[in-house]
Order: sequence, then structure tokens, then C-alpha cells
Amino acid sequence: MREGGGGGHARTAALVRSCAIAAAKKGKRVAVVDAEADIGGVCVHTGTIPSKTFREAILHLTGYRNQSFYTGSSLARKTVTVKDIVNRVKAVIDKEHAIVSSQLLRNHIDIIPGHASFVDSNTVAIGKPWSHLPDRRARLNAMEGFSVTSDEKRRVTADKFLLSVGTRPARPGHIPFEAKQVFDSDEMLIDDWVIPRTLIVVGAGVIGMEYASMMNIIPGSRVYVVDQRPTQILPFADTEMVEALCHLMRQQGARFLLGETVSSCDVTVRSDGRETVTVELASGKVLFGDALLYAVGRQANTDSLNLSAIGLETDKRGLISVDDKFMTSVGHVYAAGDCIGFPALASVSGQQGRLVADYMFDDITDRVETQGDFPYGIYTVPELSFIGMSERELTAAQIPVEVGLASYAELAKSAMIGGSYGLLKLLFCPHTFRLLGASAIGEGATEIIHVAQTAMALNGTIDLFLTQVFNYPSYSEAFRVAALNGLGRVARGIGHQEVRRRIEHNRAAHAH
Ligand SMILES: Cc1cc2nc3c(=O)[nH]c(=O)nc-3n(C[C@H](O)[C@H](O)[C@H](O)COP(=O)(O)OP(=O)(O)OC[C@H]3O[C@@H](n4cnc5c(N)ncnc54)[C@H](O)[C@@H]3O)c2cc1C
Ligand SMILES: NC(=O)c1ccc[n+]([C@@H]2O[C@H](COP(=O)([O-])OP(=O)(O)OC[C@H]3O[C@@H](n4cnc5c(N)ncnc54)[C@H](O)[C@@H]3O)[C@@H](O)[C@H]2O)c1
Repeated sequence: MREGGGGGHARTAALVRSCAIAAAKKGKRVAVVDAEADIGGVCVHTGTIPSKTFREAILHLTGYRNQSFYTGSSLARKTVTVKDIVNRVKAVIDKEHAIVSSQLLRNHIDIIPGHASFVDSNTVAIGKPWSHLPDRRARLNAMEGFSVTSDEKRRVTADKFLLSVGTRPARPGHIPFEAKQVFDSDEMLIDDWVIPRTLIVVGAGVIGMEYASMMNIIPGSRVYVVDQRPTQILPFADTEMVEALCHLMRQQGARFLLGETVSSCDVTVRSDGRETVTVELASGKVLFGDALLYAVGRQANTDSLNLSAIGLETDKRGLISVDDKFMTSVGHVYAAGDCIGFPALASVSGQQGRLVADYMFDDITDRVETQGDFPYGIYTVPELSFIGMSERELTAAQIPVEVGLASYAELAKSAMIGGSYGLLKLLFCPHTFRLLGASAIGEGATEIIHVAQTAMALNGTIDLFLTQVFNYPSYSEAFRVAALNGLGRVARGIGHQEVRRRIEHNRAAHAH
């Protein structure tokens, strides 16, 4: 990057750290431009880290994990406040932000705060950072109608660009976001609202379900979850696990309204100064709540880049198309992360960033290719995680499959910690025993799924879990229990002797 000359030039956030550092290590001069004065993007400031900290704060403050230890009384706080939660979130954000900044600075990467917008194919104009605006709400509004040229501060030129401008919450006009008790997932992190007795969550996607399940465990609070999908929500997850999640949420007071959309939303201020939210659904049902979280998806920030100046187009959701090397239709411009769409995960984008640096400079000396599938971690309460093909996908593809199940009720570790619900499900080929997929729900699900990931990356068969000693007591021990359960099912058909023969065959094959 140069002001009037050229090298690698990256823009913004989570994946940028890995791309910028990889490019700097290749000897390139790199600058990161971010419209927020504090770099780190959605991952650090409004998405991954804050929402997971929000969850941990609620679990801690409500004493949720310890509830089985205290009957009638509890060490948990009587009242959980938004300030308590958000203070904790801010502390963790500050730490993460400091780490990202220092890593970039240590690698001599320039950080340029300001809104970037293309002037021509090698030049971006830098406007004021959004953070000069008074608060997050004003910034969100600015993202929608900002014109960089009106407050241009400087111009920067570069030979190569990485676009990773991410997404922002979709905010349709009929939702009164100006009310304090009506928010999107970014605004939940502003501590000017109060914990509602009834929260209406519109959108049962990953964001909606994570926040709905967290808020639902706060004593005295319950949630309505509204989604346009008529049947299964989170359709990419295992059906049984999603059903279990919804069942557990219902037991704590949640009510699901599926196949529904919002036709109007009104806010009235009561005599005590608190807001009441009234939502009318297209079906005619009316919901009354004390707050509304609107989480029906996200919209790419690419509209802020003036892409027409370089002849780059987006689809109707604002997403940029790239080839398998993350190159856009404009040769020196690459794009990655949420602004190219699926899978839109912080976990994946770090790896994307490293690969972009390799492809951009045609240098594969340090390349470590991603191998196999990536896992999904959905941080609901309880958490859900999965990898590989789901039972639904295997069935649709007519691939023979058997299941091995381990209920947390069978695990000493789970009993010690409080005995909350959990299940591990292994999907495997009944002929070869090869592991095809795995799903878990319950405490530690997002951790133990990595056992399945490693086994799958090595084309492992589930009998592998019988030959390994697991820590005891541990949640990972569920793999051994599930393998025994699965092979027991197969043995009922083909007999124990044939199962043993196939295990011996696999063991011999592993030895080679
Ligand atoms: C509530 C929530 C929870 C999440 N939880 C998880 C999780 O648990 N696990 C997981 O793996 N993923 C999670 N994600 C997804 C994850 O946060 C994203 O995949 C990741 O942050 C994407 O990184 P990115 O670099 O593509 O974009 P972003 O992190 O969105 O960064 C984009 C940056 O670009 C800047 N920008 C935009 N336009 C301009 C411009 N014109 N000029 C300069 N800068 C600009 C923005 O200020 C921002 O800093 C979550 C997301 C949300 C919203
Ligand atoms: N743990 C994680 O990995 C994690 C957590 C949060 C977010 N994320 C990322 O953020 C992305 C966005 O999440 P999201 O939850 O905003 O979007 P999403 O696309 O996952 O879910 C949106 C939901 O809203 C519903 N919907 C859409 N329009 C509607 C309407 N008008 N009325 C009612 N319902 C409507 C959809 O049917 C869908 O279920 C995810 O896809 C994921 O990539 C990941």
C-alpha cells in the first residue's frame, strides 16, 4: 500500500488479521482500513465475542450451571441487569481488541481508521470513521446512507485489495428501532434497555436462537420466537437436536410461532416510563412484550464501497462473487468473509485470510490447506455443534447410515456437573464403520465435536473410539459410549463375530 504507490492492501476485521499478517510476512506493505476507529469487526465488537460473552455472563449471573446444587436457594443474583452483562462484554471486547491491534502493529501493518470507498481501480478515498458519530445507533443509521466523498480525508492507492467489509443487521422500515426496547443484535450491546419479562424474538436463525435461549433462562423472563419457516428452524442442524433444544426452551417458558411474519410493531410508553411492544403477525395473532429483538438475517456492507467505480457487481443481497482463489471479476481485487456469503463464520474466515494472501501474491511456500469439513458451533443454551453430513442429507443422498448415541445421562462427568441434558450422535457407514458425521447438544458440545472432526479428517472409523482411552470422567468419553451403542446396533443385524472381523480389518488397515 502507498499513498500514491503500490503493494498489498487489505481492508477490515476478523479475517483481515490473518491475511494482513501473512502478507506482511511475505514482505508486502499492508494497510488495514476500517470504518470503525476500533478494528476487529463484527467478530470482536458486535458478533462472535460479544454474543458468546453475553451468554457466559448470563450463565454465570443466573447461576444456571449450578442450579442442581441449590434447591430452594441459590448463590445466583436475584436480579440480572443489562449493565452487569454489558460490563462483562465490554471488558472482554477490550482485551480482544488490544490483542488484534498489537498483532497488526507488531507486524508493521498500518491501521487507517475511516470509511473506504473506491475512486478508481487502484484508489480508495478515506472518509471519517463511523465512530465520530455519537453512538452505535447513529453509526448503524450512517452505514445505510453514508457518502464518503462528502467528508473525504485522504486517498490511498494499492496494487491489490482484499474486500472484507462484512455485514450489518437487516433493519426494515416497519420496525421502530428508535425505541430503546426494540433492537437488533448490535444494539443489544448498548446498555440502555432493561431485561424484559417477555422478549419477542423475530427470526429463529442462529442469532435469534442464541439470544432467545440465553434470555429465556433469566429468572422471570420468557421469550416468544417468531419465524417465517413453517416447520424446522435451523434446517442445517440435526432435526432431533433442534427438537430437543426447542423442547428444553419450551420447558423454560419459550413459545414458538412458526410460519409467521410480522405485519406491524408498535411501542407504547407506560405510566412507569417503561415500553410495551405490541407485534401483530400476518396471521392476525397479536403478541405483547417488553422488548423485541429483530434478527431476520444480515445485509452486506458492500454498498458502502462504491464498487461501480471499479466495475464490480454484487448480487441482490450485496454479496460479491469470487472464484476458488477468492478473486473477484476484477483481477487485483479479492474478497472473503461474510461479504462473499456462505459460511459466514469467524472460525472459517481466519483460514480464508491466510489463503487469500497466498493466492494474491502467488506464493504457496507457507500454505497450510484446510483439510476436511469445518464444524458448526451454535451457542444456544444448551449449545449445539455438528460436523460432516447430517442424517437428513445422508438420507436424501441414499447413503446407508447407522447411528451411535450417547446420552449425557450415561456420563459420570455430566452427573458431577449437574446432570443437564446432552446427547452425542455419531453417523457412520454400517458396512465400513466410517464416520460420516456427528452432532452434539449439551454442555461442552462445541468442544467435544473436535474429536469427531479429527477422526473424520483421517477417514476414521468409529471402532477407533473403542481402541482409544479417554480421560475419565470427561464429556469426550461420550465418543466411546456412542461407538459401543452404534456397533451394538450393527451387531444385532450381522452378529458380534462379523462386527469384530470388520474391526480387525479396520485396525489392520490403520496400521498401514
Ligand atoms: C451476533 C453474531 C454472533 C456470531 N457468532 C459467531 C460464532 O459464535 N462463531 C463464528 O464462527 N461466527 C460467528 N459470527 C459470525 C462472525 O462474526 C463473522 O463471520 C465474522 O465477523 C466475519 O468477518 P468479516 O471480516 O468478514 O467481517 P466483519 O467482522 O463484519 O468486519 C467487517 C468490517 O468492515 C468494516 N467496514 C464495512 N464497510 C467499510 C468500508 N466501506 N470501509 C472501511 N471499513 C468498512 C466494518 O466496520 C467492520 O469492522 C457471529 C456473527 C454475529 C452477528
Ligand atoms: N454460532 C455461530 O456460528 C453464529 C452465531 C450467530 C451468527 N452467526 C452468523 O451470522 C449469520 C446471520 O445470522 P442470522 O440469525 O441473522 O440469520 P439467519 O439467516 O441464520 O436466520 C434468519 C432467520 O430469520 C427468518 N426470517 C427471515 N425473514 C423473516 C421474516 N420477515 N419474518 C420472520 N422470520 C424471518 C429466517 O427464516 C431465518 O430462520 C449466520 O448465518 C451465521 O453465519 C453464526
